[in-house]
Amino acid sequence: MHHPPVTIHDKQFSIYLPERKILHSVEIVAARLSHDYRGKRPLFLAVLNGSFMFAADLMKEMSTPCEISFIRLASYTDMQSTGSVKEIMGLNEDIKDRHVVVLEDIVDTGHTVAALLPQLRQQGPASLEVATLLIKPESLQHNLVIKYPAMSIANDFVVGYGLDYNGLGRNLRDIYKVM
Ligand SMILES: O=P(O)(O)OC[C@H]1O[C@H](OP(=O)(O)OP(=O)(O)O)[C@H](O)[C@@H]1O
Ligand code: HPA
Repeated sequence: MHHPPVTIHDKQFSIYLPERKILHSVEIVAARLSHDYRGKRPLFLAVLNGSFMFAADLMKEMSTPCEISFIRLASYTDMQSTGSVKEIMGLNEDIKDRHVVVLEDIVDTGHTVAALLPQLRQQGPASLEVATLLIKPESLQHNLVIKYPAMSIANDFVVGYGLDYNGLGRNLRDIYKVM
């Protein structure tokens, strides 16, 4: 399959991870999750927007009963503190005593997951882990344990398969990196 470069806004992107390779890595992580959560009825919490495609393909590969719900993080600047605060929106499920697996498209600096996990942990889940399609180990700024990474990548900006560049590129079946 030929994958010519794509232009999004002002930038050019070249093929990085073809769909076949993405789906293979999703199958492997789904097999691990199916094994580890057998009989535990895990609750996947997919972080919108970027994770929708990964979440859909992962769910199709799960071979043990599981549930999914979607959450968003709202960022706002706290007047009292210096940094921005990320608050969970849309969590309607009671996660107390549930086996929760957060689904992310990418863990880059780790700010998002680092903000999310303590808020979820406060609600008393039986267990709490993270599955992500992509992780950039060189970019990570937090001491996080990401138990289920599908693929590790270098510190390049990527788009496609749910990931966007200023709103565009999420529809691409393959993942591209900036040239
Ligand atoms: O590890 P980090 O440096 O925090 O980056 C990762 C986060 O950034 C992106 O979300 P974004 O806030 O762009 O929202 P989106 O999913 O709607 O694109 C991505 O989907 C992750 O949630
Ligand atoms: O490399 C990336 N691409 C798209 N969105 C992102 N959010 C964090 N890192 C990235």
